[in-house]
Amino acid sequence: MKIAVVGTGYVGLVTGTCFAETGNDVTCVDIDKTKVEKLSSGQITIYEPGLEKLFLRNVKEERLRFTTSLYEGVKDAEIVFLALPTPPGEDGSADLKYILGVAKDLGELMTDYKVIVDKSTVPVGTAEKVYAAISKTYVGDFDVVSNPEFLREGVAVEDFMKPDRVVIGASSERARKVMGELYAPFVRSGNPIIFMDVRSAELTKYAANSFLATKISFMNEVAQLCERLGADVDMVRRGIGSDDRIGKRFLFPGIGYGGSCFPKDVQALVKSSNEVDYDFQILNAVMEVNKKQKLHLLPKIKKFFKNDLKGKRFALWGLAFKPNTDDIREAPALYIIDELVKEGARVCAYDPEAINNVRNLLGNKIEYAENQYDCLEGADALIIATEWNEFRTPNFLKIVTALKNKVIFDGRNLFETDAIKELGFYYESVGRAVAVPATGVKH
Ligand SMILES: NC(=O)c1ccc[n+]([C@@H]2O[C@H](COP(=O)([O-])OP(=O)(O)OC[C@H]3O[C@@H](n4cnc5c(N)ncnc54)[C@H](O)[C@@H]3O)[C@@H](O)[C@H]2O)c1
Ligand SMILES: O=c1ccn([C@@H]2O[C@H](COP(=O)(O)OP(=O)(O)O[C@H]3O[C@H](CO)[C@@H](O)[C@H](O)[C@H]3O)[C@@H](O)[C@H]2O)c(=O)[nH]1
Repeated sequence: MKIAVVGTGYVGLVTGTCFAETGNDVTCVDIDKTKVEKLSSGQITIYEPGLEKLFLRNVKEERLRFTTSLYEGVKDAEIVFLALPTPPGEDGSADLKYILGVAKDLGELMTDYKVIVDKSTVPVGTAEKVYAAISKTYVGDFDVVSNPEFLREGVAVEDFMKPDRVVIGASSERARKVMGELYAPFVRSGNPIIFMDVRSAELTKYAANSFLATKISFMNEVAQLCERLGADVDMVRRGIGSDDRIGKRFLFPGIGYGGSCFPKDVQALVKSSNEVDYDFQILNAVMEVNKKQKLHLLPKIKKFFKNDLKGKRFALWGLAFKPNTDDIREAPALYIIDELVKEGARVCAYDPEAINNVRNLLGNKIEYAENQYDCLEGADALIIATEWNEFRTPNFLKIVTALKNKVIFDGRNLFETDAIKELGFYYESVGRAVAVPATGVKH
């Protein structure tokens, strides 16, 4: 099939590449000239495990190309995916200006039947608005379909190639048939393509993200309770997660959910609810809990240093909002940095992939290290904000040698508390007992 993907960011590039991988002819469109030039010259623009290999193969096979011209991209396409940003507007609702702007342009360009697919996360009723925007200038036959994307960054290729399910909201048999054929290679193991009406598909995406965010905030509140009651959240997590009805996944407490999706999507669903006079009470609490949780380590750090962080030096491991990505949108690490710097502390950070993005955002507000051990040099404590695998079994001897104090504040519960205490560290994590070494701690 001939496919256009409009918007070549995290979702668009993965979508375009994976459809090319299954033999389709894909043109990705983006307004960012530099991005298109880079991609056209065979350079990948995001870090996503497994993507580069597929990207290079399909560019070489000429099944995947890039352009800044919407006309060039869509002129021969049977299916046009919109993978455009839907950032929060001033009031928290999803801003549809990118989607509706491109829809209007499509109306002016289209000359034959196409299936227009909302891949972006969009509020209920958006497909109808896209249909209306195109219809203003194009009078021929076309369909608008909702096909929300459920991929997670860091495992995006795997999620896209082997989805748990594909949701397709379509009102015409013709569009359902086209979409069913397109996705057939991705569901060969038997996972379902779930066809439904357009509005239900649009809501499914927000409901899925909001439910997952609720699970995380719930566990973060259980962690708060554990700290106060002397229980261990890892034990409680395993105790409840082994019940199939609850499930093991998305129960990890930490320093709050971040990223480009959960924060904005929970907020947008609350806003959509308000617009139809419904107060989605649980989600208001989910957002409130998450706001506090992002700074969960701060009072612990301040208390340890007797409320005086001026001139203190902190090593920070992890800047990306989660491991295996370079994405720093709504990353908890950024909130922690902001607070530490406000208090007069200095921060030296290391992340395997996200340093360039943070440097572009923060410049020399903080220092950056070449590797995880360099940033420990002379630091008063180590803070862990992202659970990259390489942080899980570090060389503790190097940590001890470089750090000024053997003190770790861990927002991702990477280490066993007893083991780390044995190594002589003072160690605070989330929802577990504070580990104080028998020898006490100097600072
Ligand atoms: N990132 C994820 O993990 C993820 C997963 C599922 C769904 N989503 C949803 O998918 C959508 C896209 O998210 P993303 O993370 O890929 O965003 P992104 O910001 O990484 O990419 C969007 C791209 O669209 C381009 N763009 C903007 N205006 C354009 C225009 N008029 N014409 C062509 N290109 C244009 C931008 O230059 C950018 O490259 C959002 O609605 C998001 O909520 C994201
Ligand atoms: O047990 C957990 C699981 C996740 N997180 C945090 O939750 C956030 C989101 O993680 P994850 O869902 O793995 O990453 P995303 O790439 O943001 O993916 C989510 O958002 C995407 C965009 O809508 C959806 O497509 C995915 O299905 C949905 O999982 C991150 O900050 C994680 O650290 C936790 O704190 N505890």
